[in-house]
Amino acid sequence: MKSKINAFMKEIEERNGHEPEFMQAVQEVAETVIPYIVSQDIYHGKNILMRMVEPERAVSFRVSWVDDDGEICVNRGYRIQMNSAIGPYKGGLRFHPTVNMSILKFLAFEQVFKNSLTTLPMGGGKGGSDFDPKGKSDSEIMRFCQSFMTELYRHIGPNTDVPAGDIGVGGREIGYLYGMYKRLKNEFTGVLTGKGMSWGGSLIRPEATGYGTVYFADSMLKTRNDSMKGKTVLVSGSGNVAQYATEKATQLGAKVVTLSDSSGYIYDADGIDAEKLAFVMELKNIKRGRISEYVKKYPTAKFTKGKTPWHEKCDVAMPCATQNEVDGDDAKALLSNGCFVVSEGANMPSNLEAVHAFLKAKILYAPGKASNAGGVATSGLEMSQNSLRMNWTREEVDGKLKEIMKNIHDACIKYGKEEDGYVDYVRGANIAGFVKVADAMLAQGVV
Ligand SMILES: NC(=O)C1=CN([C@@H]2O[C@H](COP(=O)(O)OP(=O)(O)OC[C@H]3O[C@@H](n4cnc5c(N)ncnc54)[C@H](OP(=O)(O)O)[C@@H]3O)[C@@H](O)[C@H]2O)C=CC1
Ligand SMILES: O=C(O)CCC(=O)C(=O)O
Repeated sequence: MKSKINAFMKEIEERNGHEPEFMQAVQEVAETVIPYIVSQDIYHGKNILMRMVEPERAVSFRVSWVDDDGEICVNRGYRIQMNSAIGPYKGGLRFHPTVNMSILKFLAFEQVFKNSLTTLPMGGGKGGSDFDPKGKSDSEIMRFCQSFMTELYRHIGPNTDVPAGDIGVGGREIGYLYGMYKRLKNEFTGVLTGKGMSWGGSLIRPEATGYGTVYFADSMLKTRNDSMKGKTVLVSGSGNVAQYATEKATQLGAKVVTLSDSSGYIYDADGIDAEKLAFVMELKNIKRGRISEYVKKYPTAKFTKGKTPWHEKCDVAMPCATQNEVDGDDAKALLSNGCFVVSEGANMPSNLEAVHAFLKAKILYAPGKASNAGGVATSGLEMSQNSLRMNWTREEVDGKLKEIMKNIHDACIKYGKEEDGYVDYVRGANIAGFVKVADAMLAQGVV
């Protein structure tokens, strides 16, 4: 089996060897899906995984815009339309200086499996720009978004490709993008998700990724007759996903002791309760400040510069910042400090060494494509509400989100349970996500 996986990866490397994050995401899938393909006659001779690894379309475009000093700036925009076998392309836009083809292709590839797991009819895509929103004025953000959309609009549509937010793209950016799309197309449609409530958004979408990650952790704990109650939790990041993961974990009786950003992490031994989280939300979402400011407001907490939180003691870790933020040493530290649940809010936050360490230790480990799928699932619910021209209540959307997360958990168990009862959620998520897309591709012929 190893030789089959190596041969496949060698071929992938010839075309994509210069894209390390993409290679990593494919390797993780290949390790679990190739043995499954070998065991299932219907996939033989169809080169199905090779077809899934190649984007259906990838566009890259110039984004010129004028800053507040009148200087003309140039960024690069992208949209990767990875797979549309089960629905229109769907996935976020990331604005961050590190954005490149490798990062967006890994995100788009993971999105295909994730969207399939949600049970909703959504294909996979991802896009963004190397634009850095940090330190930019509102007007600069608006002008950038408008310029970005003057090219993106020709590649998207409510039945073609429906982008949303990701790192650096929240409600404000979706508003500016939507306004320009509407102007260019003269259409009020559900072409983006994460919209504001008065113009087609869905209740619970802002909360959904973080909430879903906690619901998934709770489902994993239930398999061991346990729950989030009383657990000490490390959360990384302090953006959208981290904030709502903290909120839900706290509501379920856990104590979240860390948050971070790219400059370091804060540790609060008393826990980040609702009042402290409200301070963080104001700091991050309105003042757009740094997490280090937390310790000025709450001096019993400590700030550690330039480090991630993974060497602190915990029961549960929820990486909610970015890719490869947990490496092999971090995994070792987590395990030796007693961590036995990892539920990923970010996409591919654990590198392959860390993933292998978690699986070897047989802890409850959920890969992001399963545990953070609540965000895109609720985007799918936003699309349904837009098509129906109605809004569901908070309780209705949250109820559907819980149900979807439970279904994803069940699917992981179906394909990931081992003989000794241990659930390999990586294998479960990859195979469950693969089957639906692969079967649709087989039915649709070689296209
Ligand atoms: N928003 C959503 O619905 C979904 C998001 N995700 C994933 O969740 C993760 C977080 O996204 P989201 O919360 O939306 O993004 P935000 O932009 O709201 O927040 C990102 C957070 O991560 C930190 N961060 C970003 N890059 C780095 C880095 N290189 N090193 C350390 N910290 C970093 C940011 O710190 P700083 O401000 O200093 O950069 C910030 O605290 C991403 O992996 C995203 O792909 C997954 C599913 C859905
Ligand atoms: O809601 C969406 O469409 C985007 C979510 C996303 O980008 C993700 O799941 O990583």
